Amino acid sequence: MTPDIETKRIVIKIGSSSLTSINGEVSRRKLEKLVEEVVRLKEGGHEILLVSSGAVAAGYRRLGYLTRPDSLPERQASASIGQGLLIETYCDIFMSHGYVASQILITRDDFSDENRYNNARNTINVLLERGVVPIVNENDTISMDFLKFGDNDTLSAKVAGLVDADQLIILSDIDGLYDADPRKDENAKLLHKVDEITPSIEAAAGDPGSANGTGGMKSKIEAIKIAMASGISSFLGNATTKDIVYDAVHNHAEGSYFEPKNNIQNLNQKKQWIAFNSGPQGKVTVNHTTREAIINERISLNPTDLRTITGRFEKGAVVTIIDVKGEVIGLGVVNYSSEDLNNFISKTEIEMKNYEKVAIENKHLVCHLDAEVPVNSLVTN
Ligand SMILES: Nc1ncnc2c1ncn2[C@@H]1O[C@H](COP(=O)(O)OP(=O)(O)O)[C@@H](O)[C@H]1O
Ligand SMILES: N[C@@H](CCC(=O)OP(=O)(O)O)C(=O)O
Repeated sequence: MTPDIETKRIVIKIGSSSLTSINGEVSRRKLEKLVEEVVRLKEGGHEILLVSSGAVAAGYRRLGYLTRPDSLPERQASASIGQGLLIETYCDIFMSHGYVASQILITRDDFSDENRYNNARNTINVLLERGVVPIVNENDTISMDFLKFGDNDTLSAKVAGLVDADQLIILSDIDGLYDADPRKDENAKLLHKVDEITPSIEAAAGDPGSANGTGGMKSKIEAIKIAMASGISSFLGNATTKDIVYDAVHNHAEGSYFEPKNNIQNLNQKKQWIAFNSGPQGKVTVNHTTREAIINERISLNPTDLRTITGRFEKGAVVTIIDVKGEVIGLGVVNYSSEDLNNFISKTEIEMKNYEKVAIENKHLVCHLDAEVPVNSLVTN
């Protein structure tokens, strides 16, 4: 079936409080509402991928806790119970509508390894093309605290980039983004359309609203920054509003729309991986003149452009390119290891010139600016 509008592939992220009851159980009623909305879009020809939170919130009660536990092992044990319950309920409801759903559990490591990243995309593409609804969550039970995405908002934006989605819809327990935290400021106003995440928007975004939420508005804004920099439109709205998903796709929902700027080109898959997932392994510093040339003339870095090298990395690693003031210019894949580059910058000027001549003749420059993401949108691990 041909999609009824241009927005074909959609990633929908839904938070814990919108799927579970306050006392820690899967709410079948809430899942039914979401699935009915997804089915309506599927019948219109859209491909839908869900990023669903709720594993911890759905599991802690059965472990014997009255509230969401604080320690990592207790939360991981809760997720181990809750994830199964969630997927069982999703699959059952989707099946009653004639659709197959599948489970995908991802760790941050899977995204920082380029082969695993590409492998995840190929698998998800097969599922989407064959009409399945993949349901993604972080693999909470085995993710180490310091290596976690931590919140599914960021995960959903990265997944939207991974599958080249047309739209990211984030459903929460609030009508959208307000210009101040609505719990603290009763005059806070809903922002219907946002073209740029300014510092004042970042300052307005506060912490979670319920005991079951994790990232709050802060992590939603971080996620939307990634989506915008990847050229993906986003929408933020209330999961309980009638027809919210259908209306969000058709541009007339009550909530906040975030449109990437026209001058932001869709980053290709390789650049998205470099910008948002690679986790740079070191830094190279360049002087002010080189900074200007990198940004304005898109020059590649010559060995003599380098001032300092930080970190240990091998040839082929992703590094952050910064200027002498420490400001990030972008990211690039290096043609030399940190050891080679450190050896090089310790040479005399004449030795350097000779070395550089050979490097240029062999087209073996230090690196290009591979992730041409506007500096204020650049999110590194
Ligand atoms: N500027 C803001 N606009 C809207 N909501 C905000 C803002 N700042 C903080 N919040 C809070 O963020 C909460 C949503 O985040 P969270 O509790 O993590 O939900 P979820 O479980 O859906 O991810 C809202 O309930 C609201 O109280
Ligand atoms: N992966 C965790 C969810 C983490 C998370 O981001 O939660 P939420 O803020 O409710 O979207 C879980 O399934 O419990």
